[in-house]
Amino acid sequence: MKIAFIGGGNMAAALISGLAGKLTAGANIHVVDPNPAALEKLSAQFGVTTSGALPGAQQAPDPAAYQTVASADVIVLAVKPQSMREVAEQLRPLLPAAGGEGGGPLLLSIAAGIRAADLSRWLGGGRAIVRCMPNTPALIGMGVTGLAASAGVSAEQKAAADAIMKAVGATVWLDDEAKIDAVTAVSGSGPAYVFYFIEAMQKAAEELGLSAEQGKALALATFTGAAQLAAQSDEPVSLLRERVTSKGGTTYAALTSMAADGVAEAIGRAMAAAAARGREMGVEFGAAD
Ligand SMILES: NC(=O)C1=CN([C@@H]2O[C@H](COP(=O)(O)OP(=O)(O)OC[C@H]3O[C@@H](n4cnc5c(N)ncnc54)[C@H](OP(=O)(O)O)[C@@H]3O)[C@@H](O)[C@H]2O)C=CC1
Ligand SMILES: O=C(O)[C@@H]1CCC=N1
Repeated sequence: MKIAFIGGGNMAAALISGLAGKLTAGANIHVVDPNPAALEKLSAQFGVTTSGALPGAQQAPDPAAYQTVASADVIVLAVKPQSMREVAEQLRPLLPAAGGEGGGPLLLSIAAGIRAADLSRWLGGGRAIVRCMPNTPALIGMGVTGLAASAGVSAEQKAAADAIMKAVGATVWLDDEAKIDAVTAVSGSGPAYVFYFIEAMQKAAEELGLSAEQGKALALATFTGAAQLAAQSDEPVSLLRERVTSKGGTTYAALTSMAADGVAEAIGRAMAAAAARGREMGVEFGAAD
């Protein structure tokens, strides 16, 4: 499988780390990105081929990019949402004719917000597009990706999208593209919430007299252990929480304090804000002319 990545930033690097040498040889992966240092790193680490710009970009196009991108089975669009239109319009003349279901390359967009219909229009129409929302634990093969296929994606192409994302973790298919905004709020942005919570626990551990190292070791092992316990248990998470909470004890004191501060409601509001921002970006960066 020949895969071209347009954009070689954080999320692309996380995906490539799971794919190269596993699902396909590094040499079958091509990365287009304007940053030479990022390309050198990806090439040295994973043996991918690289180029600096698509034809039509402000930089001089690399002829190698034309060939490689034009012949890719799968093109992963991994640029920021605000760059997607420009990139799609640069890509458009490189792509073979769309030609009905399963025709032309499969386009995997990992951008938050950008709607498949907008992307398809920028790419000339009739494209096989799967919207994906991965997350950065893909870097260690522990990602989770929500996927939604638009009309025109063949069963084979769906299987290819699933295989690519399964190379870096679990996959969850959605029947409706609009649900990608919810996935973004839960698992796409989710690692940042977990890191935020860990950082807060580390800080509090130090305030309680532990060293930074001790706080980090305790907080990380607690997160890993609790998440694994919940994943391996058949019981609801609420029951696992209750088992930690001895009557009148320390956990009860902590959870009562969190409830008084409205932590659960604050998490709900934060995730609603993430989903709303996804919808807003779809309009902001995808509005029709
Ligand atoms: N980070 C995450 O956890 C997740 C991100 N995503 C999505 O992934 C996408 C990328 O995010 P992320 O990796 O964090 O962002 P990055 O900024 O790290 O990566 C984007 C890369 O694309 C490059 N780029 C810009 N213009 C072009 C172009 N014309 N051709 C080729 N490459 C170009 C950028 O270069 P330069 O910096 O010079 O502009 C940059 O290196 C976004 O759409 C985001 O919504 C999805 C799930 C999770
Ligand atoms: O913050 C963002 O917009 C991207 C999408 C999900 C994670 N990072």
